Amino acid sequence: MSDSIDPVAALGRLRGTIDNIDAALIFMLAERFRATKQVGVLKAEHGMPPSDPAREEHQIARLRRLAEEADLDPEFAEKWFNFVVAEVIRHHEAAANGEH
Ligand SMILES: O=C(O)C(=O)C[C@]1(C(=O)O)C=C[C@@H](O)C=C1
Repeated sequence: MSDSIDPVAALGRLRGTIDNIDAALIFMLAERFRATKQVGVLKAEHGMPPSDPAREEHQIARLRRLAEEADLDPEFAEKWFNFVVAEVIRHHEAAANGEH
């Protein structure tokens, strides 16, 4: 019966799950940036442009498909991707300017 649920305990359990997911996201983002920083150095060393719009278009289409499958708003998935890639491109530009 729902009356027998301790709402404070239920909230605590859900927050534990949220904290674990947030921690995993931070570790995954750190790994992604570790990889993209290497991409930035490679691009800078070989005179390649920081951004690759065709690659981004492909990534966005893929992420939108995955988001739909996962019942996540594809608009949100695209916004998240663009937010992360803007930071990646900032890092790439810094690497190209010898700031790494
Ligand atoms: O794949 C690349 O060329 C990258 O620089 C990585 C990345 C990304 O973060 O996924 C970032 C910028 C590019 O415009 C495309 C993709």
